[in-house]
Amino acid sequence: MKRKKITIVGAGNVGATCAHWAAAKELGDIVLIDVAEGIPQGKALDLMQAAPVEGYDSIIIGTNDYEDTAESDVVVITAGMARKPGMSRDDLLNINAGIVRSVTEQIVKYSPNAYILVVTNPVDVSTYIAYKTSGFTPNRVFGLSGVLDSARFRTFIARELNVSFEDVTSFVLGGHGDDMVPMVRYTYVGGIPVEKLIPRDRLESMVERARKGGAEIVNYLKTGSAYYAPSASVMQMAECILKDKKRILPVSAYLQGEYGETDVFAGVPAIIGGNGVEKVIELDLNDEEMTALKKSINSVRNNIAKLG
Ligand SMILES: NC(=O)C1=CN([C@@H]2O[C@H](COP(=O)(O)OP(=O)(O)OC[C@H]3O[C@@H](n4cnc5c(N)ncnc54)[C@H](O)[C@@H]3O)[C@@H](O)[C@H]2O)C=CC1
Ligand SMILES: O=C([O-])CC(=O)C(=O)O
Repeated sequence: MKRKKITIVGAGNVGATCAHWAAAKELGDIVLIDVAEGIPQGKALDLMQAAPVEGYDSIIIGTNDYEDTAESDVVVITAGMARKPGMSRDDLLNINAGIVRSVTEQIVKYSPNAYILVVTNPVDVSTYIAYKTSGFTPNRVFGLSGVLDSARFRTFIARELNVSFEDVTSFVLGGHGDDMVPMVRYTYVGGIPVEKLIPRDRLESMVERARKGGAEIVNYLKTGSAYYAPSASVMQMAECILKDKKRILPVSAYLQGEYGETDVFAGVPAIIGGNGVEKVIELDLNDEEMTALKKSINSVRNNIAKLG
C-alpha cells in the first residue's frame, strides 16, 4: 500500500504543529511548504529527526517549491497572517484572501485529486475562496471551525464538572466568528444532557467564553493566535479523510439548501470520511437557535460580498 501524502501550506505556528500531530499519528508522509526560505526546511528536518525517538515512520520535507507537493492526498492551508490583540478575524480578510487564492491555484495544479482543508482566517470566507478557485466539488473543500470551537466548549464543561474531556460531546454551528452558535441543547456528558448537570447561567458564561476562545488566547500571546488546539482539530479532520472514519464533526461546509442557505460556507455537523464531506446533517433548530445561526451566516455573507 502506498503511503498517504499530506501537504501543509504555511510552516508557521499552526502549519508546523499540524505537521507535528500528523507525524505523531503516522498519517503519512508530510510536505511543509512556505514562502519563507529555510523555515519549512529547518522545521521539517527537525521534526523528522524526532522520528527515531518517537518511533514514527513519516518522511517530512520542507520546501518552497510546489513541485514537491505533487499528488498529495490532503492539503491543509494555513498560509497567511494571524491576528493580534484588538483585531477581529475579519480584519485579516484583505491580506489573506489573495494568499488563499494563489495557494489554491498551486495546489490544484500539482494535486488535482486532493482534499483541501482550510485554516486561514477568516476561515469561512477563505474556504469559499479556495472552493471557487479550485473548481473542486464541494465535498473536497472544507474549513476548520467547529471542531476547534466545540473542543474549547467541551474543555470548559469537563473542567467545570471535573470529568473526562472525552465524555463531553457537543458542536458549534455557524461562522467561525464572535457570533458562532455553541449548541447547548445538543451537548451531552456521558450521554446526559448538559442542562441537567450545569445551571443555565454557568452554561451561558461558558458559551460566551467559547465564542471568544480565540481572542482569549490572542490576548495572552500578543504576537499571534492559538495553534495547538487548532492544528490538532484540523488534523482530526484530515485523519477522518485518510482513514475513511465517517465521523460526525462540525466543519465549515458548502451549503446547498441545508438550513435554508445556498452558496456559502458555514459550520454545520457533517459526516467526514474518505470522500471528504460525505453528508451535511440538518437538525431541527428552535427559533432562537435558527435566528442565531442566520445572524452568524449573514456575517460570513457580508464578508464574501467584500471580495473583489
Ligand atoms: N480556522 C481556525 O480555527 C484557525 C485559523 N487560524 C488562522 O491560521 C492562519 C495561520 O496562523 P499561524 O500559523 O498562527 O500564523 P503564522 O504567522 O505563525 O504562520 C503563517 C505562515 O504563513 C506563511 N505564508 C504567508 N504567505 C504565504 C504564501 N503565499 N504561501 C505559503 N506560505 C505563506 C508565512 O510565511 C508564515 O510562515 C492565520 O490566518 C490564523 O488566523 C489559526 C487558528 C485557528
Ligand atoms: O482567534 C484567532 O484569530 C485564531 C482562531 O481562529 C482561533 O483560535 O479560534
